[in-house]
Amino acid sequence: MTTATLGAFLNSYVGQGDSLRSAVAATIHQLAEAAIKIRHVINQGVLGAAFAGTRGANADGDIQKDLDVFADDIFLDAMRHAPVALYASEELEQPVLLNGEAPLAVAIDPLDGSSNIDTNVSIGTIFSLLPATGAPGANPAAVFLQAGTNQIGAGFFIYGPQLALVLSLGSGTHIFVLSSRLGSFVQAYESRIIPDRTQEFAINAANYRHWDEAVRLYMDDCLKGSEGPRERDFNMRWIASLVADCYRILIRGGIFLYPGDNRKGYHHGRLRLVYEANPIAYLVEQAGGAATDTVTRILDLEPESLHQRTPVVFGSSREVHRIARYHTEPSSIGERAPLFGNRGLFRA
Ligand SMILES: O=P(O)(O)OC[C@H]1O[C@](O)(COP(=O)(O)O)[C@@H](O)[C@@H]1O
Ligand SMILES: [Mg+2]
Ligand SMILES: [Mg+2]
Repeated sequence: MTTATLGAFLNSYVGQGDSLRSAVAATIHQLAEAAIKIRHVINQGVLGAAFAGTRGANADGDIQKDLDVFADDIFLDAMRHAPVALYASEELEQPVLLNGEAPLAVAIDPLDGSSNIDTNVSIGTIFSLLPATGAPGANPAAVFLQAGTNQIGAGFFIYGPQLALVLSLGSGTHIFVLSSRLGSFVQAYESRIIPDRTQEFAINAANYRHWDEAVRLYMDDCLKGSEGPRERDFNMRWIASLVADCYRILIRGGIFLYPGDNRKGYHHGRLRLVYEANPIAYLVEQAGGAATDTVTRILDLEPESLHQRTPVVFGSSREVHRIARYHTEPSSIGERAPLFGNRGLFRA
């Protein structure tokens, strides 16, 4: 473990006065200050004023909790003090125009995993940094319709037993933890490497009957364990908090799936491309993992609207690619050893 602070890390990233990098570093500093404020409110739990009341519905129809809106206000305010042209949030229908001359556009899920707020489970904030290209004033939402490969950086804060920042600025994925002694973030891991193989999956299995055949076949094969075609036992984890599931995968590998399914409104899954899937995919790829919409690389998707959803599969690369094969080579799914009936087939 190293003892470099986030400040030192960002200084070395900026190097000799590159102005875009300076803007990125200043923005990360502001995001980190805002996350510390939110951490204090979360620590108060039900004793705090901003906690867990419900309001109306957000742009995507979800019930908003007071803490969602509080977090959004805090991050928006922080971005007013950063070199940011546009702020787009899960909680706002349209992006907010800030400093039109600034080089960055920030897309954010201010409070991820909010169904867990009352249950004292880890929640987080996910952010994506994009170049503020085009004419931000004319059609602000259009600025965010860039493929995830354009991201300059991405990260998330996780409000868990520790307040941690998972960050990539295009050269590895680094984890910082807030030191209560120093009052600042300290680097806990220089760069994470997600192992390419895994025997641990995360999926909301209650949706089994709504999934398409390929996802069901994949899960069936995992669940058969050492007696099935995979010839090994699997373990399951599902925290229902994307940041927490991703953090675990960055620490010890694994696979996460939120596929599309047949429920009304879930044909493209639940997660939002611009401010959830893209930043998570960026972090995962920078850690040596892979991320797809079950078939296509997430970072290559061209967003069509700010709040659009996408199916998401990410984690250990061999497993991510295996799931793609269940979708793209269905004919081979039928050709299985008699021992396993008429399904499943891909050995490790
Ligand atoms: O409740 P479900 O359908 O299992 O979905 C859980 C997923 O939804 C999310 O909570 C969506 O994020 P929000 O809380 O920001 O809407 C993810 O964190 C999590 O992975
Ligand atoms: Mg979310
Ligand atoms: Mg959210």
